[in-house]
Amino acid sequence: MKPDIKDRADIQQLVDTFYTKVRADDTIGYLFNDVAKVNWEVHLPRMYDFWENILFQTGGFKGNPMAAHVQLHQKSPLSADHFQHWLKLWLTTVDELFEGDKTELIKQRARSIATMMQVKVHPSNDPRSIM
Ligand code: HEM
Repeated sequence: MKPDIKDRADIQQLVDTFYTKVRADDTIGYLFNDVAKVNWEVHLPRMYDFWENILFQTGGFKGNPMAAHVQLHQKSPLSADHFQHWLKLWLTTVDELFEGDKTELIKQRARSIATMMQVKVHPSNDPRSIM
């Protein structure tokens, strides 16, 4: 039996594992590496804050994810396939490492945020639920 996500250290492990895959990914890697040219020393701690706040209400995250992805989409279009692929990578990474109530919650939140983000980026194409 795998552990549930219990603290920031677990979130760090999850986020680091996820973005290691993202950076090497044929479908979405270029959006991070070549389009946004992400500074990982800044982005990874921001993502720890984001997910820690979602699971444990720590209040650490200051950002505007919807605006960030609309901006990215203006530089290079984000398709439904990109979102689906992001989500598939996230869900499989979570399942590889953890199981339990917080684990289910982090997957559910990712599904709903990815769906909302896709609607925000493509307002005419409301997918309701992408996975
Ligand atoms: C097609 C799918 C996606 C792509 C290609 C993508 C890519 C990116 C990129 C390039 C950034 C900017 C990094 C930087 O500041 O240098 C970013 C930021 C971020 N992403 Fe995504 N992302 C995707 C989906 C998602 C989803 C589904 C979530 C949440 C469930 C998410 C959460 C975030 C957050 C919280 C930030 C930080 C925003 C801020 O600092 O205000 N992303 N993303």
